[in-house]
Order: sequence, then C-alpha cells, then structure tokens
Amino acid sequence: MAQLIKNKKKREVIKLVTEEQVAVALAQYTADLSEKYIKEKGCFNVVLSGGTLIHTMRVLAEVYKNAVDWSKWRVFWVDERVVPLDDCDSNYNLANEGFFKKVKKIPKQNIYPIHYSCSAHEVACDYESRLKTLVQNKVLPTSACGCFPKFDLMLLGIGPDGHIASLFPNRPQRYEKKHWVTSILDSPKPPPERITMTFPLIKCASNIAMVVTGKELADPVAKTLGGNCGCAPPPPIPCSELQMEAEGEVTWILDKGAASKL
Ligand SMILES: O=C(O)[C@H](O)[C@@H](O)[C@H](O)[C@H](O)COP(=O)(O)O
Repeated sequence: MAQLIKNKKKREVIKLVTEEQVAVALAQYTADLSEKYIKEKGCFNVVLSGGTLIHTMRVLAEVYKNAVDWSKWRVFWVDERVVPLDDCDSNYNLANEGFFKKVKKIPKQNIYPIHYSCSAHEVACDYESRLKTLVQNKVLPTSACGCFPKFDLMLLGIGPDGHIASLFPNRPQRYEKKHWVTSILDSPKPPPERITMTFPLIKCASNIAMVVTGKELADPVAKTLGGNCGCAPPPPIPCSELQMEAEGEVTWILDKGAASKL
C-alpha cells in the first residue's frame, strides 16, 4: 500500500514473505519502469549495487528475458570494489555472471563498469569524469538543480549497520556533498577499497528500490520505516537519511525477515 509521508514524497512498502516473492516483485517493478521510461524517452538508465541484489534479479533475467527491451538499457554501478573486473569480489563480475550473461541483449557499450586501477581515488575520479561526459553529451539527464545526473532507477540493498552503496554510518564519505563519486579505503564491509556514488547523486534518482531480505536487516528497516527496534532514536543511519532526503519515489521490497520488526 502506498503511503504518503510527511514530506509529501511517495514511499511504498511492499511486505512479502519469501525471498522468491521479493524476486518476483522486483522483476515486475523493474520491467514496468523499464517500459515506462523507454516509452517516454527511448532509454532506461539503471544503477546496480552488489551483494544479494543480482541473485534477487534472477526472475527479471529469466522470466522477463523476452518482455524487456534490453537494447535500451544503460547500466551503471552505485558502488564497486576496487579489484579487477574478473575478480570474484567485483560487482561488475557478479552482474556479468548472474545477469548480463542470462539477458545477453544489453549492448556492451551501454554497460559502464569501472576502469580498474590500483588507486581507488583514481578509479573514483575516472568514474565521475565519465558520468560528467555523459551529462555534457546529454546522454544522462540532470536533477532539478542541474547539479547531478538523474538516473531512472537505483536498485539498492542495505547492510545490518544501515549502509547503502559504500556509504557507511561511521565513515566520512556519507557526508560528501560536492563529488558525484568518491572512494573509501577502509570499508567496514570487505573488501576495504571501494568507490561509491555519493548521497547527493543517489538521492536525486527518479526511483529507488530498497531490496531487502533477511531478518539480520530487520533493525535498519525498522529504524527507517518506523517499527519497534527497541532502541533510542539515533542519528539517521544512511538508509534512513536516504528515505528522508530522496527526491523521487522509494519502494521498499521486503521479505518476512526484513519486515519482522515493523
Ligand atoms: O558492494 C556492496 O557490498 C553493496 O553495494 C552493498 O552496499 C550491498 O548492497 C549491501 O551491503 C547489502 O548487501 P547484501 O544484499 O549482500 O545484504
């Protein structure tokens, strides 16, 4: 049921039971948005995260394989580990093996993995520079303020500490306001060296799906969506801050475990 929250932005919370049902709901949600944006502007600009998201996209890749115009997709990453693209820790490698090789029809030139180098700072600057070029060439639209690229859909997970992308509660990168992409060398979630889109960029996406499964995530979900997590009101964890600041629509797709403290 869609709920209007105090800042008049739409927040929808889809509470399901099993991870399989989350995968089915994610597939329908993504296919619907793909059709909408391709009809409106001839392309669909999607941003992926890592973790279990790619496994949860299996229904989209397998069941909707012939129902989506993949040739109009452009794929980016909200964060990436600074490892070679064929490394088992690479989010690109995870998506390539678990999604692109199944779908097959996303043009290679429309997939934007990092340009790997051993310097996380260099990789972040390069990724930001490539996004800026896409904005200058009007391949990517910008947000209302004109300061950041506006993606059609971001598919995000959250960590038990409430992190999103590689923006962690107790790391300064979460407060970066100028850069579009930044780097982190001491990620509390291994591997330590990553790049990540920053909050101002993430929050201006037209649509954000928070794809959350597992009871170990019930606390950050409850802190964000207002449930009983039995704790004092802390400063907002990153996923809560995103829900409060998002300019577009945020849809939470939860299994029973993740929703168990709501
Ligand atoms: O590169 C990463 O590690 C991810 O982008 C990260 O932000 C992930 O989305 C969350 O940690 C949730 O991970 P799970 O889906 O595995 O719980």
